[in-house]
Amino acid sequence: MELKVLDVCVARGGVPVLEGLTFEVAAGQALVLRGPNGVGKTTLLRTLAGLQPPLTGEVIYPEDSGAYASHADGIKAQLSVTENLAFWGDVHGADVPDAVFAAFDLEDLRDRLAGTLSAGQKRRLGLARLGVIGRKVLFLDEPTVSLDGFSVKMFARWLQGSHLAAGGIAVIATHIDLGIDAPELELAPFKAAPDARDGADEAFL
Ligand SMILES: Nc1ncnc2c1ncn2[C@@H]1O[C@H](COP(=O)(O)OP(=O)(O)OP(=O)(O)O)[C@@H](O)[C@H]1O
Repeated sequence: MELKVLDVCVARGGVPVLEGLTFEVAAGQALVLRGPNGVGKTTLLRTLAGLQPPLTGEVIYPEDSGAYASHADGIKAQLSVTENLAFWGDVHGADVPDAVFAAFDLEDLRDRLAGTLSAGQKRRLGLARLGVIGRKVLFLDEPTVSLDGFSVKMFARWLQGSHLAAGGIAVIATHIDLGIDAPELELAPFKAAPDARDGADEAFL
């Protein structure tokens, strides 16, 4: 299994944001996306995950193997931690591996209503979903927002030791160093040339 990105151009609101992107990520490997705010990391991740079409180019990986995780945790406040994980397990036809609670430091929070968790605890629950749904190709948008140093290390350990070690793939937009062994792709050189309309607007600002 691999992820192949062939001469992809991504757009936001119909305006090209990044263009000319070509890269591959092999099974067991991660790629870290770098670039300043607004360069297009989120747009690229959403496109790779199939949530929006590329303007041009091709994104290739096995069907139904991708998952996108945004900064929004997508957790259900009225359900407990265990119920949240069971819910995602049901959606994906998977059992909740007991190891997930330890991997994301949720052991003591199993019965807590998710709505009562702290920001970092919610984030850990949101990330634990990735350990339940069994998707092989993960697109992670700033996965460590709100996490303390200990939790960042824990997540990096899960990513490297469980997900990648089992042949998974991860493309990660992050401003911090996760401490995992992964090449980085700087996106600034792939910024799309402004189209004529943008140029005209700028002239009048
Ligand atoms: N609805 C929209 N219509 C047009 N342009 C948009 C729209 N939403 C966002 N943009 C612009 O698209 C560009 C890419 O945004 P994106 O969220 O992908 O950047 P990012 O690299 O993830 O940024 P950050 O690091 O701040 O999260 C930005 O310049 C943004 O202002």
